Amino acid sequence: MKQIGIIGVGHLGSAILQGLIFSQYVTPQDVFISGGTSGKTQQIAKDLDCQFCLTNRAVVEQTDIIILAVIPRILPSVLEEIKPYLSGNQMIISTAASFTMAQIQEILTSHQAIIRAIPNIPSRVCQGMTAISPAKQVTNKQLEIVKQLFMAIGKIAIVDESKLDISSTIAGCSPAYVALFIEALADAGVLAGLTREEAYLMSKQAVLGSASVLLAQSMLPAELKDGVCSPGGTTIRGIAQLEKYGLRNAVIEAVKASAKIKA
Ligand SMILES: NC(=O)C1=CN([C@@H]2O[C@H](COP(=O)(O)OP(=O)(O)OC[C@H]3O[C@@H](n4cnc5c(N)ncnc54)[C@H](O)[C@@H]3O)[C@@H](O)[C@H]2O)C=CC1
Ligand SMILES: O=C(O)[C@@H]1CCC=N1
Repeated sequence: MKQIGIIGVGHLGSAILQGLIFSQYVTPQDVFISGGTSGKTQQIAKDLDCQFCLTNRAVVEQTDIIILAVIPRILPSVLEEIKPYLSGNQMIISTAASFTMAQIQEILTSHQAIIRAIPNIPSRVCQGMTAISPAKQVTNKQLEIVKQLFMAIGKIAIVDESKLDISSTIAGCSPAYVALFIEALADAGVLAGLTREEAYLMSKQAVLGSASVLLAQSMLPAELKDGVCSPGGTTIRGIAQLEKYGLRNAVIEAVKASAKIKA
């Protein structure tokens, strides 16, 4: 069993931590976490029975796989800080969006085993989606270990780094887009008289069920949409309004903005 370190236990770091423990991929005592000046990290370690480290150095000195889950602005200083304590066979996994492999390598210079992996928040309940892009120097054995780790908390896709920004938008940012949709759906239900509780149960379960049936039956979204739209029925009237108000284009523009696509 490998020792896993997580540096930065905020929204994403804590989701990865909980997912790894929930999936039983690791025993809590094999996970070492640090959180800068955040007072919450010690409490998280206590709640989940994993190892709290006062410093990032202490995480590096006790682990084989180090997951960096700090925001991109902080990442350079964290990389500089841990660099002197890294040994050659430790794996560094950066979850930072928009912080390139070249930028990481420029700081870590000779360190070889670097992987960029962009997971998402549903990793917390082992329903994550992680896009993974390894440095060229990463061995097949190391990549396999990283794949197994993220497969424990959801699905994975190995992509070229050139596709990582768009992958991190489609899977990493989209839970926020989906949450907005669920909230809007529930608002409409409340407007029509449902209680907030009823409206959230219905909208959350409908979104979960829709994605589940698409995945389980390899169904195209259009097939599901067509199947729901009874001839002359209620759904097609709603679809016409979604098209009128530009849902599809709004989503495309949102993705372009998140992924900084200029097209
Ligand atoms: N939030 C998300 O859904 C996703 C986030 N990411 C990436 O994950 C990274 C973290 O994002 P969030 O979790 O949203 O941010 P966050 O702000 O919730 O968490 C960052 C954590 O790092 C801690 N921290 C700050 N300075 C530190 C230091 N010097 N040493 C150790 N820990 C320190 C903070 O106390 C905080 O708990 C980012 O690079 C982001 O691009 C990637 C995919 C999805
Ligand atoms: O908002 C962000 O920058 C991060 C990266 C992907 C999801 N959240």
